[in-house]
Amino acid sequence: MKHISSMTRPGNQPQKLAALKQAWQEWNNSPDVLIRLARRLATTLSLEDQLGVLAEEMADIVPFEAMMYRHTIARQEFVFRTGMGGPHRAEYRLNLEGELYGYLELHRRTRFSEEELEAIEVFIGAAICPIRNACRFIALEQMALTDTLTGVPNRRALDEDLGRICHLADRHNESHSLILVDLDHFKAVNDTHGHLIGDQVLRMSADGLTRTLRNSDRVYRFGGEEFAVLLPHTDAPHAREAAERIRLALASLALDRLVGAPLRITASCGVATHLAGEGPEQWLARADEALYRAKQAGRNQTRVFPAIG
Ligand SMILES: Nc1nc2c(ncn2[C@@H]2O[C@H](COP(=O)(O)OP(=O)(O)OP(=O)(O)O)[C@@H](O)[C@H]2O)c(=O)[nH]1
Repeated sequence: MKHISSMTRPGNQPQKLAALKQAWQEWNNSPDVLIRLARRLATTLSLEDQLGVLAEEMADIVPFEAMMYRHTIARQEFVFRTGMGGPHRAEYRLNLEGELYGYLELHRRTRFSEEELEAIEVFIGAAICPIRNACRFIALEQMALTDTLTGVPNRRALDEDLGRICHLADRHNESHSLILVDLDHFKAVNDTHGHLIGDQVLRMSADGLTRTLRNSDRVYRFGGEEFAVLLPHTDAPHAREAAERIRLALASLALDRLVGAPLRITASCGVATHLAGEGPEQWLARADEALYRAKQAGRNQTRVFPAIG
């Protein structure tokens, strides 16, 4: 713990305590718009909530028809929009200490006056630090859910999504499918060509998987040389087709250039479609069982866990 005795200064403690209490009350009840804005922004790290607060407080002083914010955070597009646009626009690049924290636009039917433009800049100046913190928080969250080697979502992201999808599947009585994809004899790739080439193969496999699937499908690195694919609104026959496409895509990856010699990989796939009332662990276990059967049957093939029996 930090030693703070050097920070204690002599003085009238009761008066200081009373002043602090009063400052706290003033801070909490201040009619000053900037103090209120700072106080409200400090209560949340959600970028969406912060932009909502900024829009609300700003609209009170500089009315506008629409506010739009966009920023790419950890390779993902974040867009916030409130209201419908007008022909006049005030656009700002949100910069702090040389870093970009997004673009903010205000739209209105009538022109903004100079005073209004100055006021908008004051609001942005007051909000920029909390917005930076919220952007960093999103980036950190994103990092915690991303596999560093391949850049696809990791096992933690899969666990979160499986929980959500199980809930949705039961609520709306919909079909959702899961494929586990395991590269065959991957140890041999490492043993023959080295771990770094193995890493490259894993990266190219993740890219190949992602390119093969629809935008609504999601690829995860499940661990080691195993990937998982979540297919929303997909029944077992369509999931089997997707698994077969995945197998063909992986088998046709142009890996020769990595080693300057012929190099091909194959994969085994296990498919399971969510059953009513089933939790993430049971669903995963069934996909794993189907994968095990594909491996046992000789690899380079797909097995679907039967829905009945
Ligand atoms: N290069 C690299 N290799 C990894 C990584 N994670 C796991 N592996 C390797 O993946 C291999 C998995 O080996 P096994 O579990 O025996 O499986 P396999 O050789 O693919 O055989 P089957 O799955 O039975 O077809 C091991 O050699 C691990 O070292 C990684 O991040 N990078």
